[in-house]
Amino acid sequence: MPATQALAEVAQLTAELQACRDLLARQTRSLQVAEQKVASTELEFNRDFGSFLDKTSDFVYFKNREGRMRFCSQSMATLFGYADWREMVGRLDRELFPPESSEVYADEEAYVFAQGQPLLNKVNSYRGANAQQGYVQTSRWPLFNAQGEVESIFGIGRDVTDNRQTQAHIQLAASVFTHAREGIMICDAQGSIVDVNASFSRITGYRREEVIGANPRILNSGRQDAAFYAAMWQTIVKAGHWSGEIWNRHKSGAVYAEILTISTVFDAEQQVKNYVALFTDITPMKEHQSQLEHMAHYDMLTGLPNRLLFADRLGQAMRQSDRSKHSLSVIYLDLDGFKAVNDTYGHETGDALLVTLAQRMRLALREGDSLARFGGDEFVAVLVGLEHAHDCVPVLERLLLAAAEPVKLSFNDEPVSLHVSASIGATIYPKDGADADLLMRHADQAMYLAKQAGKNRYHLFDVAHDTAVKHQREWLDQMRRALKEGEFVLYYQPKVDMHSGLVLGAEALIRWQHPQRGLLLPAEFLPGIENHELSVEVGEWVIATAVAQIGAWQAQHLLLSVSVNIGALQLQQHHFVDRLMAILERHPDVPHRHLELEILESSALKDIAVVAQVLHACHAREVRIALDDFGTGYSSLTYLKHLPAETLKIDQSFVRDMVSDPEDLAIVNGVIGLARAFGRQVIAEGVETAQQSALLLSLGCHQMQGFGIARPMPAAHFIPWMRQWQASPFVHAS
Ligand SMILES: Nc1nc2c(ncn2[C@@H]2O[C@H](COP(=O)(O)OP(=O)(O)OP(=O)(O)O)[C@@H](O)[C@H]2O)c(=O)[nH]1
Repeated sequence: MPATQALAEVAQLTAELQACRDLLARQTRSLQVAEQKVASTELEFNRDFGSFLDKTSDFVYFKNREGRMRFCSQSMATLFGYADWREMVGRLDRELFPPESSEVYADEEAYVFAQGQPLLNKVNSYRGANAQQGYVQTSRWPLFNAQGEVESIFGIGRDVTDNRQTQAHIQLAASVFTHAREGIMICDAQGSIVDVNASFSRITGYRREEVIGANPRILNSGRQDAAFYAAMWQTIVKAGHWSGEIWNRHKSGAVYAEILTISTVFDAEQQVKNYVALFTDITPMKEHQSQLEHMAHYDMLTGLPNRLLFADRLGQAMRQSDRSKHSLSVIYLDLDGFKAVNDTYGHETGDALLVTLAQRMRLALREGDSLARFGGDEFVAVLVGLEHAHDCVPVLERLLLAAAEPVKLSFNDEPVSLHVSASIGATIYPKDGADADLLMRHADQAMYLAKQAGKNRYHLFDVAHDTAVKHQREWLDQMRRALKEGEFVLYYQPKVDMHSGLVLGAEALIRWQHPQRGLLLPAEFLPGIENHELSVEVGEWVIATAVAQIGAWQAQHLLLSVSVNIGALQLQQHHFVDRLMAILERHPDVPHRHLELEILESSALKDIAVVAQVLHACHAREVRIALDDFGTGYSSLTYLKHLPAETLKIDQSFVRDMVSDPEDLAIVNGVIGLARAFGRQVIAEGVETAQQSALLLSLGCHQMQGFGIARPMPAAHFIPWMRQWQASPFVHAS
């Protein structure tokens, strides 16, 4: 080989060697660069991974085959109370977490190791180092070695406590929506239905699919007018909600009542998002309410209106009568002999009778009239539109017939024919200008009179009579008050012996010092209480006052006897003598004989046996008796013989006319003769003239009393009068 060729080859080899060297150098450099890159990448990775573990809020961890912690995020370490996650490295779950958690984690991780499969999105509860509870959602993956074996495990978990709570709330809301007994309807801002719950379907009859997208007006019953809905929407717009009662229509067409609340739901921009309607079917409540109302207004047995409803109807009828100028009649009806039906056939039969009669009586009325039951066997009715008061009479007669007609019922499976009748009282408005209550009471009073008059009849309330009775009642009240207030006074009219001029005593006569009407004489007020127990009280007051006066005069050395008038009713009182004695006992200084009881001859004759007994008892206690108005009562001589009266008082009617009327003179003469024959004293009352006095003296009657001698006077005037009389007796008073 030529040298040049060899040289050329060497040169080429050298060049190639150099090129190789360069390449090697370059490759070494790039390898170095690559190595440096790897080292710096690893460094970066370590730094970034460490930083990631420090920063991430997720729970990231790696565990080796034994389940020991290799790495984990700081967030996880913090949750379980480790200041640095590196403290956890190399430790098992059971050394790191509460037992209830570690067991679950171990189970789940065992699965990943065994299956070599990831386990995704498992949610477990946890209890942190500060005892805080929560939920974590974890996914775990297996990591394999070169031999394809699971070498370690990698997990990422996230705290889902907040999500869980939100979800729980959503579930709760959904469950409320589903299970609420109230119907719920959700509409969009345009008013179309977007959802309804099951109760909506139950109440309205519409399935969910039928109403989604529809307008709620499909439920309108037509019972509320457009104005109602307009007002409702106005409130919803203004206040954001509305609630009230409303009638809606069921799919079947039936109308039902509901309590409805509509609320507006706004979005974050305060725009209307939804309307939510919540409603309860209150139809059963309404039905119950109307049942209660029925019970409150109607009689259960007969179905007739009861007292409450009748009062209402009567009020209306009265107002109508005022407008129409027609009369109306209030009728009170009580069955006669009803108790006997109950007693004989039992309550049930009595009830059946009441029901039948109620129907019949209702038929006996005219249209517009009302019949009600007040309970028991009492019914009331109002008859309206009467032109004349007597227009009610045919109806009353029809009612009587309706009640009196026999009622055929069965009792113990046997047919029975029951027979009762009715007593009816009626009053006519406005002739009887009372209010509703009083009209009923007047009709009741009239019914009572119909009963008293023999039953099976009607009685019309007598307004005039009632007014008189009312006046008498008022009068009695006034007199009672007068007695209490001490408005009664006694005046004393002297009784004198016209022969000797001696003043024998006085008759006590009652006066009423009326606060408005002045001094009233007994004739003006006593008749109003005649036969009333108040007359007994007044009579006792008279006795007590007179006895006190005798005592007062006696204290002034004036021994006068005082007579008091005793009414028939007082005399018949069981305890008359006891009470008289009680009064006298209060004045032990007053001798009983200074008190004289003037008994009207007529009242002495009323119940002669009793009166005689009383008078004897008084006589036995030295109280003296005079028979007043003697000659007017046709007493038989036998009676006179048996009555222990010391004195006969000739009635002033005979005295007044005896001068001119021979018959009166004969009577006066007769009484004087009788007195003499029976050994009684005699006194003439009503002596007004000297002529009468002279005539009486000539007939042998010395004791006299009358205006001719002195008028009745207050007690305080008596002594001055006596002084004057004794100075010049027989000078007649005016
Ligand atoms: N069957 C029945 N009886 C009742 C009812 N309410 C009250 N009674 C009875 O009805 C009777 C009414 O009494 P009265 O009016 O005194 O009986 P009467 O026999 O008609 O007497 P007079 O009215 O004086 O004729 C009493 O026995 C009550 O117990 C009821 O709802 N059903």
